[in-house]
Amino acid sequence: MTRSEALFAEAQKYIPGGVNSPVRAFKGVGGTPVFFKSAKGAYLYDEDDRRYTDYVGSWGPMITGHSDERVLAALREQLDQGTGFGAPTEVETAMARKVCELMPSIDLVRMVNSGTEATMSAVRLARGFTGRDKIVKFEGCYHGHVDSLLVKAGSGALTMGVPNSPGIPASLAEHTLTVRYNDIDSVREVFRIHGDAIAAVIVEPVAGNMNCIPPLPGFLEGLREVCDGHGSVLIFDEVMSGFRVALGGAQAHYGVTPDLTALGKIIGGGLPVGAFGGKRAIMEMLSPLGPVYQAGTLSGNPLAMRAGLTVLNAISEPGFHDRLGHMAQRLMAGLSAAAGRAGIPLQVQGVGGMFGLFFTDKGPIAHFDEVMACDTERFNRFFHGMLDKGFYLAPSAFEAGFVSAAHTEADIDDTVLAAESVLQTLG
Ligand SMILES: Cc1ncc(COP(=O)(O)O)c(C=O)c1O
Ligand SMILES: NCC(=O)CCC(=O)O
Repeated sequence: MTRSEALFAEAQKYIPGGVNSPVRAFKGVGGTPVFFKSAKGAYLYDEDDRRYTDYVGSWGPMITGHSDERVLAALREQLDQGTGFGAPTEVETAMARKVCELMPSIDLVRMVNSGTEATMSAVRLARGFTGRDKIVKFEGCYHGHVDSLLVKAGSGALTMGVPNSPGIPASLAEHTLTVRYNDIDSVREVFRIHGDAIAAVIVEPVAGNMNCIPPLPGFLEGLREVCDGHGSVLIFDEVMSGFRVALGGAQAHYGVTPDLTALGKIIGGGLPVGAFGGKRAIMEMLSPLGPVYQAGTLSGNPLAMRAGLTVLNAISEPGFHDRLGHMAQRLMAGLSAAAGRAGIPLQVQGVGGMFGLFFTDKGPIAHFDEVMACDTERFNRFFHGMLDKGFYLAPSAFEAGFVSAAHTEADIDDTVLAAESVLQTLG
């Protein structure tokens, strides 16, 4: 028995499924989750002292690599000053200013503790601002475990086979209208019927919770136009894409401006943080300025702000995202060529530091139904083959992968080499 197996057995005695978040449980791919004890740069080290090259990055935050010395130094400094006061601190303003600078669509920003809180609060605010109840989301997009948004959801909800979770009143779910990603006609149709009742459209501008699907040309622009035409709030959920596909997020990369943006992951530098922000007129509806209530005991926690701000400063260095994109491109091109040599149909696609692997002979994947038609059984065998060789991918065919600034060309080339030998066994 490995230490991970022993630890997992013990964990299951006290924690539902042995994990504090379902995507960690290896339910989709089978087998025992790996328990980690440390990480540095591009590498994870498990409880059995095995090293893995990591393409999960704690599900996105670790864009500068694990245990970044700059982040650790900032945390140590803050530790000596106190771990939180439940009162304003200067670093919160520094963080807010930085976010507003990086994303010009954000006039005002409020910090929260997770991506879930960010999208939940953004939806509430949009409803309060418009006085409308209905929201539009896309099948296969995941916005955290918010009641209104766990309808046809992606990520773990999809992996576990529960995209519509029990526990959500039908009277609430009926206000969530679900349409097809990258299909602007389906959006226009739902607006034709319900337009005057729709508070907001929430979208992952690059979908990363049904594998990785970039927006088709015109899709995000179309959402902007439809929302403008009906007085609805356009919410970009950039919890994953923010600061990753470009410094200014997908909104900068594609040049489409949302009304509200939800942020998470990278903004916390590995600590639990989320944020939402946007147009002044909407954000001024928020308590204590306005009537829409939202709060948090630990929101803006100084440890989390220090870590997050350190990472935002690090990724603001010139050339950071060019290098990140170059590494992701090298990986994607390498995997694609390796699959070709091994005779395994594989579609590899991505944006910036974010990528997806689809076991299919179809061309670029743009829609949820095309994702569902891919060979997940082959993905699972690929996943385990890579894990055995010391490469850690997300344990589900429905998750995007991430590279970090700590990955070197040698790391990427080793990954491609390993992948080729695994792919050769998948015929
Ligand atoms: C696009 C997106 N939105 C929201 C969330 C929820 O964030 P959290 O897990 O921090 O609640 C996630 C990931 O979990 C995500 O990928
Ligand atoms: N892409 C999916 C996530 O990032 C979710 C992580 C989690 O729920 O633990």
